[in-house]
Amino acid sequence: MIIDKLFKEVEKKGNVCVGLDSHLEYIPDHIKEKYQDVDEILFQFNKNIIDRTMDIVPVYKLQIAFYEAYGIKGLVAYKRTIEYIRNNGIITIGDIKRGDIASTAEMYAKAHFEGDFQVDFITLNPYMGFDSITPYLKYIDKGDKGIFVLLRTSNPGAKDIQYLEISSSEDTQSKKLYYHVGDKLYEMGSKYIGSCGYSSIGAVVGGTHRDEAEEIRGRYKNMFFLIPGYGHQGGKGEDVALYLSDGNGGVVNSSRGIITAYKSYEDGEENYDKYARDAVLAMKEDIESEGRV
Ligand SMILES: O=C(O)c1cc(=O)[nH]c(=O)n1[C@@H]1O[C@H](COP(=O)(O)O)[C@@H](O)[C@H]1O
Repeated sequence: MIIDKLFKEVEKKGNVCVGLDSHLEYIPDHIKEKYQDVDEILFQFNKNIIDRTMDIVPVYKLQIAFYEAYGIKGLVAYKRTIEYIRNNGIITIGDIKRGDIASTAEMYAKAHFEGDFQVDFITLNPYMGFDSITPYLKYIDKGDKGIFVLLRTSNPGAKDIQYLEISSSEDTQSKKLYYHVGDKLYEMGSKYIGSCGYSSIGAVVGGTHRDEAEEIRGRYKNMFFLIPGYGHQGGKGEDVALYLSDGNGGVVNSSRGIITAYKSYEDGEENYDKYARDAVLAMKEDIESEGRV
């Protein structure tokens, strides 16, 4: 199962998920001068970072908006980057955050689990209802695909909806909306638990809010977490480590914190890939220094 592969990669390489959110503004001038086409610029920027970090990175996440924003050529860069990562035997997350009625979701599943944009995991937004998730299950069933579903996100607006206290006919007491979502996903995920003890249905929990971290980790023992919010959004090693279990059970994403790390150095532009590697190593150390919680 794909979750077993992710678990083993984390065991070998640590928890850092590099976010290739490659905005043209983040790309050094020498690359933009060397290549004419935006697909080549984005791909070469990504490739150099991947080549420099793949021995210490278990998974890369591409937020598709950063590629869609550049039209067809942007999507060519998306496709080439995910193919390059997968051809190197490394896991990819397509951060697409989809959520729609079942017939449309079937096409999203086909678009991102097959063909040009095929990745190993995708992110989904469950707030349209659980029938928007079921069309992906047939791919998870086959074993080589997984999903990360938004549970409690990293942005300040997470509180607007996800934290609302709700009561449903199934509950005796009220609970936060994100726990209602989490409980349903946990139940759905129990069919897809790998030999590592985690399910291929994982959840996204923002590393920026730590108050509920222990409760979330304890409540969903078999759930693997994608934890964004480290670095630029303020999340620290001590926050995100609370979502891990014995050093595994989650990957921590940083995008700008890694791919724009070079901007703090005078010789950064020429050595942006080296500074990306240094940022991964520093992040790994920051998380691991919290001990195996
Ligand atoms: O699903 C996500 O990856 C995600 C969920 C969330 O709650 N917060 C969040 O920031 N993200 C994504 O994680 C990345 C964070 O980027 P940086 O803030 O630059 O590290 C972006 O690609 C976001 O779209």
